[in-house]
Amino acid sequence: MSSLLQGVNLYLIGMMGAGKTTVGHILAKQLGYVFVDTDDIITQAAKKSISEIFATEGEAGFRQIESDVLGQVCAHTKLTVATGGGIVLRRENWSYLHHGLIVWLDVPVDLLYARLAEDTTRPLLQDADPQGKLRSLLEQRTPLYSQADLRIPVNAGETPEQIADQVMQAIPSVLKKQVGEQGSRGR
Ligand SMILES: Nc1ncnc2c1ncn2[C@@H]1O[C@H](COP(=O)(O)OP(=O)(O)O)[C@@H](O)[C@H]1O
Ligand SMILES: O=C(O)C1=C[C@@H](OP(=O)(O)O)[C@@H](O)[C@H](O)C1
Ligand SMILES: [Mg+2]
Repeated sequence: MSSLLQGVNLYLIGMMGAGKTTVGHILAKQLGYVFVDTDDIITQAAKKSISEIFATEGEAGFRQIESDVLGQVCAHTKLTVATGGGIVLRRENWSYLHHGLIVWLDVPVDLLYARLAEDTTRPLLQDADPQGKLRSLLEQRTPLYSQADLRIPVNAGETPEQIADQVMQAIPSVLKKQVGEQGSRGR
């Protein structure tokens, strides 16, 4: 399976709690790729948690570091990259993401909320109405997430392994589509 993507990076996008980090680890193993998480690279480089970066530099400061990290990451090959949920917000990030195959884990708000209700590590959810916040973020971001090469709808009860299997099974269809598009552009 390691030749499936021929070294092209796999980028996982989607909302907080979608399972990008969890499913990304499994996909990396299956693809024979190295796993990286942009949030982890950011916290290691800054020596601060995501919440501390938001508190000291604001969301704009965090987004700048996130773009810098993504720019560095995309220079490498054979990576499975779990991104932060807001990576889709900056136009420049798309030029980096499009170096690879982009997979959107599309998870309904009630499921995201069930997973993150007790979580204190996502500063954007430290809100009086976290469920409403998730809903409005998803609404704003859906047109952006929709630009992924592949959308994987996730339902309650599906395990990370099952979701990873769905991604692996769907990859050949999108690779075929890209080859077809190149063919039609050449005509
Ligand atoms: N398929 C799944 N079923 C149940 N819980 C999950 C699943 N995928 C992820 N989780 C849990 O949801 C939370 C958020 O997952 P995470 O991988 O950190 O998401 P993301 O990186 O997209 O924010 C974690 O507690 C994780 O264990
Ligand atoms: O959706 C967002 O804007 C964010 C998602 C988080 O990552 P996860 O998607 O891995 O939770 C993290 O980057 C930060 O808290 C902002
Ligand atoms: Mg994550």
